[in-house]
Amino acid sequence: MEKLAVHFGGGALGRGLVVPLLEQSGYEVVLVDVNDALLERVRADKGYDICLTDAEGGLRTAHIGMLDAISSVHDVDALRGYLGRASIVTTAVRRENLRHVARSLVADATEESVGKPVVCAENVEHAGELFGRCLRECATTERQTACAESIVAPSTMVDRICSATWPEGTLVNTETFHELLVDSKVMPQTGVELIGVTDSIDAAFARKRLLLNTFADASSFLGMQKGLSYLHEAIVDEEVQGELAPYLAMFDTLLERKYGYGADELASWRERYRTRLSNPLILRDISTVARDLWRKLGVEERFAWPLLELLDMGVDVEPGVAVLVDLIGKSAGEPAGDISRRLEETWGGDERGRRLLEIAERHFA
Ligand SMILES: NC(=O)c1ccc[n+]([C@@H]2O[C@H](COP(=O)([O-])OP(=O)(O)OC[C@H]3O[C@@H](n4cnc5c(N)ncnc54)[C@H](O)[C@@H]3O)[C@@H](O)[C@H]2O)c1
Ligand SMILES: O=P(O)(O)OC[C@@H](O)[C@@H](O)[C@H](O)[C@H](O)CO
Repeated sequence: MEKLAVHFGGGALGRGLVVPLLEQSGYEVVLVDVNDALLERVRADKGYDICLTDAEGGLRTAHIGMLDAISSVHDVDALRGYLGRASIVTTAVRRENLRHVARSLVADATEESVGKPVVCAENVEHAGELFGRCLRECATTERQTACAESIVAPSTMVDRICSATWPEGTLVNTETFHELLVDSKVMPQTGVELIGVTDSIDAAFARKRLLLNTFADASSFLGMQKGLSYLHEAIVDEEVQGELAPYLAMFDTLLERKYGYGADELASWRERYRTRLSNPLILRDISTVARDLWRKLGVEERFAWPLLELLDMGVDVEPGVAVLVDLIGKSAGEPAGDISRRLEETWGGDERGRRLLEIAERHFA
């Protein structure tokens, strides 16, 4: 099999992490996106630049080469050809677009496209299972169903702070730190030197989700209300961090008891995340982090899920709920009655969610 990778999603993380990892692992990469202007620029420049803002000795810019850059909408024949030759497919498109990628893989399934591994580099819990469902839902013929079932999609954990400068240019500002791991139980090896495997994907995901995503997102939602412009400003804002402290402090209990982390290990991760997220050279627009509040309030998502788990452990979650209710009130931009109704829809269908709702209602004054 050729060392060819087809990557869907040329946004911040796709260009800032996934494509560079593939390229540095010796793969030729075909970028697939739906943004025609971006694709044209990348094709014309035969790639794009990334800037490592925290490299030793100062900023370090590198050119990331690209075999081709095509549209999943207009270049369907070319895409089919590349998919047939590829030994791995990767995505960084955001959760809501995974079903479109699944359709691209299954719609014109050929014999060559059967059995491809797909690594979804997304901030999505159990991304492999979600992608599997997307594949099955869009398969309507026997051939498509066989293709959907043959695709191996492990769950993943991905982390790097990336900020795209588009539409000004194709440069992505990022950092040296990165993690991209897949579940070894589903995919024992990725065949890509710089994409690793782990036998404890749930623990790795929970650590990154709570100590990085929940921290970054909660800070950004509150920071945006204060008129801050960038993620790093919200991380170093004492008022924002003071408000969030009782909520964020609760996560260690969950990470220690359910996932086996040690207190020192967690303290060291917390410090590492805080330092990275405070990097003032990555101008990550705060609105690209403080997005999709209601999705993130879902029972399996970063804001409510840890509280539900702690409830199960018999922990008093009231201090955390109070902070979360305040964050929702400030960020939702809706009257209290509407917020209450939406929370009922979001949490009320789940037994643990209803317990959380009861506590939350005490704080909606
Ligand atoms: N930006 C970060 O620092 C960061 C860090 C960790 C994880 N993530 C995760 O990475 C994923 C991507 O986030 P992002 O910040 O790069 O978003 P983004 O909006 O910058 O990029 C998404 C890209 O996907 C493209 N796209 C949408 N539908 C498509 C389709 N059907 N086919 C091909 N391309 C399609 C869009 O045009 C866009 O270029 C998300 O799941 C996010 O949670 C991002
Ligand atoms: O992509 P989302 O909208 O699910 O999440 C946005 C942020 O959670 C996410 O981008 C992190 O905060 C970011 O990865 C911090 O580096």
